[in-house]
Amino acid sequence: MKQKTAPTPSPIERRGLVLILSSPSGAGKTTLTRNIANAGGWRLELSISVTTRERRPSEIDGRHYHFIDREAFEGLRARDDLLEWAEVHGNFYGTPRRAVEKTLAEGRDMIFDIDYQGTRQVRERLQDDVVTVFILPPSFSELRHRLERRAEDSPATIEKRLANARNEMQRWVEYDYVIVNDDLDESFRALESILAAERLKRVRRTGLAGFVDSMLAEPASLV
Ligand SMILES: Nc1nc2c(ncn2[C@@H]2O[C@H](COP(=O)(O)OP(=O)(O)O)[C@@H](O)[C@H]2O)c(=O)[nH]1
Ligand SMILES: Nc1ncnc2c1ncn2[C@@H]1O[C@H](COP(=O)(O)OP(=O)(O)O)[C@@H](O)[C@H]1O
Repeated sequence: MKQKTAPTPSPIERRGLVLILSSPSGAGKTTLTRNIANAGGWRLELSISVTTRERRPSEIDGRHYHFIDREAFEGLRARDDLLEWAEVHGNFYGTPRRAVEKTLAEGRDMIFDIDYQGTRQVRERLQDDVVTVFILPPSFSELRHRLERRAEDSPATIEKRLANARNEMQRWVEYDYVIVNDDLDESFRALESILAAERLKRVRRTGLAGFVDSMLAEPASLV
């Protein structure tokens, strides 16, 4: 009878990870998050948050955020349907739990664009499966220029975001990596390097032990 050979364990097999990007408003985290999620080769699933903030002219409900009212938000919170949530600039934001659990269970990686308060909650829950990146602007005046050029918020909203930026900016010390987003292409390459290296980390490589064992089990005569 022909012997069935066990499939060789794959060295590629590993646990899924969550890549989190945070920054003060206008530093470029949304741009970087969307660019790497849309660059198909990286196979990163973008988490779509719920928020009570008003939709900006360029935003699409269900693509950029799920725009909901305060009552619906409270309902999600009460049912424990949010992996994390926070109040930022006077609005509420949260990450729907189920989509994250499903994606990670399927062994796929995710990317979150969330603030430092949410980052703390996710880190507490997912521990080693979280990689955090803080995006800084090259200067405070450039931050203002970017918010003005984006032209999506009222002058009062921009001032509020700039005032909050002073507090948010100081959270860089809580993150694994920091990118100063001056040249966008360079920042994108830095983000790619982080993801590539994190995917190779030994602690995530669930397939390696079996792979090495099967290699060592090869008959010496074949070596
Ligand atoms: N904790 C948490 N923060 C979020 C979530 N979604 C967005 N944020 C953060 O809320 C802040 C405001 O986001 P947004 O209104 O899109 O404005 P922007 O930062 O100017 O692009 C940013 O710091 C986002 O990272 C979320 O689901 N949870
Ligand atoms: N490196 C960069 N150089 C110049 N403009 C940038 C750069 N990165 C992002 N931007 C622009 O700055 C504005 C704010 O970026 P955005 O990604 O919306 O920031 P955030 O999500 O952090 O608020 C957008 O108009 C975006 O196109």
